[in-house]
Amino acid sequence: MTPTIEYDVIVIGAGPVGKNVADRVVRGGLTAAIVERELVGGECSYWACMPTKALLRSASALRAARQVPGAREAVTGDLDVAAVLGRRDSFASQWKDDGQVAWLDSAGIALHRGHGRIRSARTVEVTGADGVTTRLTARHAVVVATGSSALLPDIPGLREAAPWSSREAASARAVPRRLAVIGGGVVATEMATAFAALGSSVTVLARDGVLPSVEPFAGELVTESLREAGVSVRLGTEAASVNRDDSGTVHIETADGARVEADEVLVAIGRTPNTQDIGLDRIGLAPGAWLAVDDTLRVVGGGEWLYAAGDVNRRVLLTHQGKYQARAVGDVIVARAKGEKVEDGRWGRHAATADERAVPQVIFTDPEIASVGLTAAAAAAAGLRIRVVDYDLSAVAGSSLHADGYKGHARMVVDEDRKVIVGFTLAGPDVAELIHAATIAVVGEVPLDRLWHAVPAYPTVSEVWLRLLETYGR
Ligand SMILES: Cc1cc2nc3c(=O)[nH]c(=O)nc-3n(C[C@H](O)[C@H](O)[C@H](O)COP(=O)(O)OP(=O)(O)OC[C@H]3O[C@@H](n4cnc5c(N)ncnc54)[C@H](O)[C@@H]3O)c2cc1C
Ligand SMILES: NC(=O)c1ccc[n+]([C@@H]2O[C@H](COP(=O)([O-])OP(=O)(O)OC[C@H]3O[C@@H](n4cnc5c(N)ncnc54)[C@H](O)[C@@H]3O)[C@@H](O)[C@H]2O)c1
Repeated sequence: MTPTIEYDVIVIGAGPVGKNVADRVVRGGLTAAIVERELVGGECSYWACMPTKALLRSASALRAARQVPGAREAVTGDLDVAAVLGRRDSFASQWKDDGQVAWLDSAGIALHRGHGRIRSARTVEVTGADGVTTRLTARHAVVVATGSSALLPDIPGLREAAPWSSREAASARAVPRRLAVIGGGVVATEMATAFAALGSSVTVLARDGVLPSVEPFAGELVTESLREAGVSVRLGTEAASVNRDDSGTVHIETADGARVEADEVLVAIGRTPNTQDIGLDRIGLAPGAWLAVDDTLRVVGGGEWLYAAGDVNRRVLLTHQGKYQARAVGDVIVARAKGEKVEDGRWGRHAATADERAVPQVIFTDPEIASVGLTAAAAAAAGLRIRVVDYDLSAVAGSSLHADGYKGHARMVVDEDRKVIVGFTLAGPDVAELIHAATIAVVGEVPLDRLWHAVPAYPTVSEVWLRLLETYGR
């Protein structure tokens, strides 16, 4: 007979989102268990955000130094690849989760290692590496936070060619001489930027263009800079077949008949939810599907005890936004358990309202792309009456001081009916740290009239705010 352990809340998946859900419910006075089949910390800590940003950062620092006379002369060598990989290893905690396990412990969250599957309402079975099964029951809620995995397209020969996914790219032990990248999205452009800087000869097959989901000028600037860095960017091209020969060389034939040779091929065409084998069939939901949720993150058609947060619900596939959902879902579970008022109205404490139209993202390419809210195209498609205001970022005093030859662009999308900003995009060196001001303006729905009183300091890159307002007119 399998023993049963009872908790108030069971969370499946100890990625950034699951950990934050568990923390929130424990802080709210409930008990929580978290189930993890791999490493506590999830994709973000070991194979996504942290290691990829560590791979990119050294080259970015070097580029910055080379753009400023005086500092440029002090740069006497190239990137130290071994040191970059070593720093990446430390940011991935050497792929060990002791630190994060200790944190769970200090937060009072029980960890059950193994594969979690929902068995019936409020019941989760955990199968450990030794095959032993533990049964957990939840008094109040089960939260699915199992994340997502790389999607592999059905291209003849691709699977047999042992392609890299983002995992292998993020944790690479060596830099391939030639790297082919299938895809033109965020992973593809960040990894093309990183590996080109580390010395690979990179070819990008961007079927749908480069960064098609951000403002077009951003994709164009990234394409231009990748090409300047020696990357072959092939727009509108897709791989038709792939073959790895006995010597290890990968041969890709594209749909338009061209051939690409590489030592590794990275597939970066999006994600698939980790819901194939989590027992959804036992509760009448489709295995392998993204979990649709309401604004309090409760699974549609899943019973009042089932929630899903983070990548797995497909609302926004970003760590910070998943953690935002985690705070909302953790708090709403506590509120419902204690019979307290649920604040699920727009911008309420228990609703993940920002997911709709106020999501910030930084893409760590060269130049960096930092955005929040809607692009001009998305705002127009949503039926908003908009005005688009553009400004050349290099024309701001702070930019020219920041780096010689600073190249960049800024766009503000204004909802003309409400006179508030609904979208903001910056492309340029080191713009990552500038985006939060725009996020506050979008979330706060700050009227343009009031923004005139938010004076950017001189001489900073932030002066672009003033220039955009002047261009808009008072
Ligand atoms: C290459 C790359 C770079 C990225 N860079 C950034 C970035 O810079 N900034 C950013 O905001 N986002 C970034 N992202 C996105 C970010 O990684 C995800 O949005 C984030 O990891 C989602 O967190 P999560 O907790 O929902 O899922 P995950 O991090 O995927 O965690 C899910 C956890 O659940 C576990 N699990 C799954 N199924 C089970 C089961 N049945 N039983 C037990 N455990 C299970 C998994 O082992 C995993 O630990 C990047 C993604 C990629 C691929
Ligand atoms: N800095 C960051 O915030 C960061 C970094 C990396 C990843 N991420 C997140 O991780 C997620 C996954 O990233 P991703 O780059 O895999 O996905 P993505 O959705 O950003 O890009 C995938 C690209 O592949 C293209 N594509 C789709 N199917 C294809 C096919 N069969 N052949 C060729 N191209 C195809 C799409 O048009 C799209 O441009 C994203 O949602 C992203 O937000 C974030």
